[in-house]
Amino acid sequence: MTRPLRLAPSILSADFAAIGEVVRGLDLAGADWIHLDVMDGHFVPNISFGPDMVRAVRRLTPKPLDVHLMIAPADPYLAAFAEAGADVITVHAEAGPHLHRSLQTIRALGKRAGVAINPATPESAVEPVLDLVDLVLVMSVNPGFGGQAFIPAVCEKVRRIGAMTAGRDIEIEIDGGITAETAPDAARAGANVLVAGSAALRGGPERYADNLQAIRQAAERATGTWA
Ligand SMILES: O=C(CO)[C@@H](O)[C@H](O)COP(=O)(O)O
Repeated sequence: MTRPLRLAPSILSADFAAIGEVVRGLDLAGADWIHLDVMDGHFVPNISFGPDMVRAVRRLTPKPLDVHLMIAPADPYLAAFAEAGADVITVHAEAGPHLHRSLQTIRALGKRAGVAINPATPESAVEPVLDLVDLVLVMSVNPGFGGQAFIPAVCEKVRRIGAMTAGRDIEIEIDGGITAETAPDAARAGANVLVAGSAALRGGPERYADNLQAIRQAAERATGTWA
């Protein structure tokens, strides 16, 4: 199944005092989705924001909101993120305690469900829940912070997930350290949703379109889809 290339810039490294300018700028610059990294200071060693930020961003763009929950447990908050306007809600396989139930709940809330795995987690962790997911998110850095270096070894895992999900309508997202230099390997491995934080926001709103275009073109050239 051919999956469209999607760029999902993360607002994690944005100036939150200027979130309107950032989100509208990313929208105009050609973002396919807006990626929101929710961190709890427990599952990951950093705290970012919660459903109120999702609600604020929802008012700023009609683009799909891709909400990545790095929180444990996630279940008590799924309804709040759905109500705030998330379109895709992704939970970590490592966050527990009941991954299957979390994914069922996201679908029951009428949202697209994603499962994420950390760099050290094997793809076998997602295999039992493939019937319940619309997206598998492969972390290419250890979660918690923007601006880290891409871990190339995860590309082999992306390839294996591509084989595991062949014929299914499941997007493969890669997140962490994505730049115009690393996007080619990620796309060649089979990731079709590229999350970029610092490389997308670098230089401010006047640079967003160039930043996104550089990542998109690098990925498209690598997969032979660039016209
Ligand atoms: O989930 C995370 C980090 O935990 C990511 O979404 C990063 O925030 C992406 O930022 P860059 O690595 O592209 O700077």
